[in-house]
Formats: sequence, C-alpha cells, structure tokens
Amino acid sequence: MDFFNYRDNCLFAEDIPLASIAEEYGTPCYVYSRATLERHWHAFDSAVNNHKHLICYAVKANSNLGVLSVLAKLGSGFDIVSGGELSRVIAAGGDPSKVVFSGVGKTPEEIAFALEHGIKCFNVESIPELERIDKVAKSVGKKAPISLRINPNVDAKTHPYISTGLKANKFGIAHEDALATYKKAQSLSHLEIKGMDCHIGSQLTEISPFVDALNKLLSLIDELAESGIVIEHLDVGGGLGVVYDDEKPPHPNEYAAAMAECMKGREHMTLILEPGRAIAANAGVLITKVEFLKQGEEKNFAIVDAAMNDLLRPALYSAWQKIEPVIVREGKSNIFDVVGPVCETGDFIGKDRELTIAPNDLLAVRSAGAYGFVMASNYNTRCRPAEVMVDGEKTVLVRARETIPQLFDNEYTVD
Ligand SMILES: Cc1ncc(COP(=O)(O)O)c(C=O)c1O
Ligand SMILES: N[C@@H](CCCC[NH3+])C(=O)O
Repeated sequence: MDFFNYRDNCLFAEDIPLASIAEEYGTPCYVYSRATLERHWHAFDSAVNNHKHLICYAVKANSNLGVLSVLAKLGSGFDIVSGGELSRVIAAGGDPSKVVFSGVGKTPEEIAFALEHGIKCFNVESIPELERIDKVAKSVGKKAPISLRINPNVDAKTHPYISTGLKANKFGIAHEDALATYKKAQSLSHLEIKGMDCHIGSQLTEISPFVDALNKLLSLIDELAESGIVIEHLDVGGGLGVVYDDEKPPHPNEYAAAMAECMKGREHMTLILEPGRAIAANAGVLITKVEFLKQGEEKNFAIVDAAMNDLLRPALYSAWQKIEPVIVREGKSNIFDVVGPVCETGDFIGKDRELTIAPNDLLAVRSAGAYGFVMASNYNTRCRPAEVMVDGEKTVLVRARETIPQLFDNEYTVD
C-alpha cells in the first residue's frame, strides 16, 4: 500500500498531482512520499515491538538526506557501507550509536571515522578485516564493537546478481569457520564481540530462506555460548522483496513477526533488521516526459527524457518496473519499448508496454524509490535528476537537478 493513486485520471503523490511537480521541478524527477516511507518503517518496527530490536534502514537503497531525515525523526537506526554513508546519516540528524557498518572492504580511514563517531557495530566479513579494525582501534585508543557476518549458505531464490548468502558469493564468513573466527576476534585486544549477522540477498519473496538463515545462526550462537562467547545482538540483514509486478512477497509485518518468533526465549538478545528496498522502493516514482514516438521496423519506441543513467535497474538486471501515464488520455493504445536518449541498445526503461501516449505526455515509473537515484550516473554527460519529497499537500526539493557546469567542475584540460 502506498500513497501514489489516481484521482480523476491524474496520478497523485499523496495530495499533490505529479503533473504539477513536473511543471515546477522539470523532468526527469524522482518523487518520494513521506507518508509511505513512514508507514513502511512502522510496519517493521511495530511487528517486532514485543522483542528488543533496532530497525537499521539500509542507506544504500536511497541515501538522500531528505529520506534519511524522515527516518531519523522516527528514531531509526541505519545500516551503512561506507564512510560517505555515515557522513550522510550524521548530516541528516541520524544517531551514530544506532549505526551498523557492513561491507567487505572498509578502509582504515573509514574505520577510524566510524570509531570517532561511536557507531553501534562493525559487521565484519573476514579475518584480515578483523585485524585491520583491531589495529585502527588500538591506534585511536578505543575498543571496536564487532559482529561477524556469517554466510549461512541458504539459497535466497532471487536474481543471481543480488543473492549474497551462498558459498560462491564474496560476502561473509563460512558457517564452518565461524567458531575459529570468533576465537580469533576474542584474541585481539581492541575488539569487543557484540553480535552476529547475515544478509542472504535482496528482493526475496518468501519467508522460509530468512527463517532457515536465522535458525542456522541461532544454533551457532548456542555453540559459541559453550565456548564462553556471548552474543548480544543478532542482525538478520535486509532483503525483503516488494511488489514490482505480480510478486507476492510477505508483508513486512508478517516477515518481521516471523523473525521475532524465532527469537522467542532469547529476550536478552536484540534483534536487528536492515530493510532497504521494502521501505523505500514503493515510496518513490520517477517522472519522465515523452520526447518522441518513433516507429521502427519491428517495434514502436517511446523515447523519453529518462535513461539508464537515471534508472539503471532495467538495463542492469532486466528489472521490470511499472510505467503509467501521469494523466490518463483517451484513444488507441499501442505497444512501445520505452527507451532513453543514451547511446546504448541496453538503454531501456521498459519493453513491450501497452500505452496510450503522445509526445510531451508524462509517464511515472513506479517502485523507483530504492536503488533508483543512488545508482544514477552521469554517463553521456547527463545531469542526474532532481529529487522531491511530498508530505501531504507540501513538496520539498530534497536534491536540486545537477547542472552541466557541475559535471566537469573538477576536471582540467591539459596543455
Ligand atoms: C548488508 C546488507 N544489509 C541490508 C541490505 C538491504 O537490502 P534490501 O534493500 O534488499 O532490504 C543490503 C543490500 O542488499 C545489504 O548488503
Ligand atoms: N541494486 C540492487 C539491489 C542490490 C542490493 C545491494 N546489497 C537492485 O536494484 O535491485
């Protein structure tokens, strides 16, 4: 359930017609709904209310300061993967003591920065990383809180590019190496063992892989207890899928409640969830304008002003996202490939879409709030789009459209 709905054939974000946003801020333009973000966050939070927990929104899904500030005001924690993301969380008013730091390649500078701000935990993915964190912590005279990311080797049944919990993936520490790695962590003087974590993949549409992974970690936690290693929190990562087309993912409520259920009898342990897509994807759309309609030899093309540089998911994963008219018009429909102006055959937003459109019409690409703007680039020297937050009858420009001079501001010609 989101807050993007038609009223009299015009698509609205909350109480604002998308057409008026396009007029004010231009296209292409990302539009987010504050009420949807809040509703999704609360769905997770309220489902685990009967257990000690922390919702750490995965910043990578959408790191706009406007989005982060809305979640920070709810008291959210954050899952980050870089020093840059930590800087964003701080700039948006987030609490660093509720931040967990994931990722396979943390630099010494990023580790020092995170220690300086007192983050909750480093989610560690290898022994060399443990040694690096210990060394940096020693150099700044602190103890670093750590969790080990365990690879539970469960099949997340999702797209191979976004599956992360299998043995063949670069992520995490193998289940069978866990005890030895915790012992290694115990032996390092400037580390403090706090937790265990996993993240098995993204856009999962079934609960069972999450439950399997969580149960594997719980039995490992019991094994560690026998060796005197105490785990204070269990972080099950993110990965809950959303509806793009006809997927039927469990509701965040149902998923989070299943996680809390597995934790029964372990009330001393905090449950951490790191949802990204499930909070942000359906809280955003990308508005784009039809530039031309072109009849090819075999296909009709709707050439729009958004391209793969603005929204990469279709080109990268053949991802399907719904494309709808911002204002519904009468007339004969046609089948179009909706494509952008970038010079790549792979530059498409949607293929074989039935649409009733004319040049200058506006289209809304749905489910674009997660892994949308954050994956945008300047390929073909194109400015990244504006981002707007809708809050009831108000709109706030949360990122201005880039300008061409900004694109080569840091470049130099040579003699
Ligand atoms: C460690 C970690 N946590 C959380 C997430 C968020 O995943 P999702 O957006 O699928 O919820 C990711 C990305 O997949 C991740 O790598
Ligand atoms: N970028 C991916 C998700 C990757 C998740 C990152 N851990 C997507 O757009 O679906």
